Amino acid sequence: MIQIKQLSVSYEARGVSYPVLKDINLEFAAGETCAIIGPSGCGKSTLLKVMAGIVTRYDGLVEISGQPVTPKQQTIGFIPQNYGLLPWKTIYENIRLGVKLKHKNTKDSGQNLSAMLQLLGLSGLEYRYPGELSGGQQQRVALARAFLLDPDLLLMDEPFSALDAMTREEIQNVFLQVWRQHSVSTILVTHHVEEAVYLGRKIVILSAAPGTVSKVIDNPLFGLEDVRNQQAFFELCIELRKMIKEDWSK
Ligand SMILES: Nc1ncnc2c1ncn2[C@@H]1O[C@H](COP(=O)(O)OP(=O)(O)OP(=O)(O)O)[C@@H](O)[C@H]1O
Repeated sequence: MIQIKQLSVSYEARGVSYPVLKDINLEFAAGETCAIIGPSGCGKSTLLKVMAGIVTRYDGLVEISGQPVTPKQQTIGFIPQNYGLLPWKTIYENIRLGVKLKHKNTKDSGQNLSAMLQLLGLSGLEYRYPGELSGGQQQRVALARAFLLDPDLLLMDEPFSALDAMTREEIQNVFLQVWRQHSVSTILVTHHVEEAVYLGRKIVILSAAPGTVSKVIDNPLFGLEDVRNQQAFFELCIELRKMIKEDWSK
């Protein structure tokens, strides 16, 4: 269970403090996926950084399984917008990096790594460098690294935004396939309504800055077979767009 209670965050620039997130209350069950959608600058990335333990100055409470966020004690996977791959390391080294840093580098992790490479369609690319891969392949590497960690919580910041529409859909499917096998609690930030409806068991709409929770939607369509081609999917996307438009114009 991930719990956020009365979370408020302010940043300081040139001696002036300004609020970015205000009184956020959210709860996610373990093994659930949640998509967060909100206007630019409303604090979505900041929210992920608080949960990742990167932003530590805040008011309120953020807990994973009843424990305050402590990256040293919990395993938190974080995929930033640019995938966070090290250009001077091979794909193999990049994927292994997470478990290595976390000292989870057991004998098993070698086998798991091979299985993960296969699952994500990366076999044969192990000794290339990130600059020698397509955007979609780099995204797969970032997913492989995160899932290999077997994290308590996976955070993804607009993970698929740099991909063209067809590649994005394909990688979203890959994500769901791996997620089903590992059941990792996942929170992703997105600007795409369709992506939120496809990947979010829960969908959270944030207001304009300072970000507050406008709506939390339990998505009845999450995980349904071939849902992207169903009328109900289009209808929910339209409804969500309407809600977002109303919220963001307030
Ligand atoms: N380290 C920082 N110091 C000061 N201000 C910051 C810092 N990081 C972000 N901000 C500001 O905080 C606000 C929220 O930023 P954040 O990146 O969390 O928003 P976002 O909703 O993820 O935006 P986008 O959708 O455009 O990526 C913005 O006004 C941004 O300029």
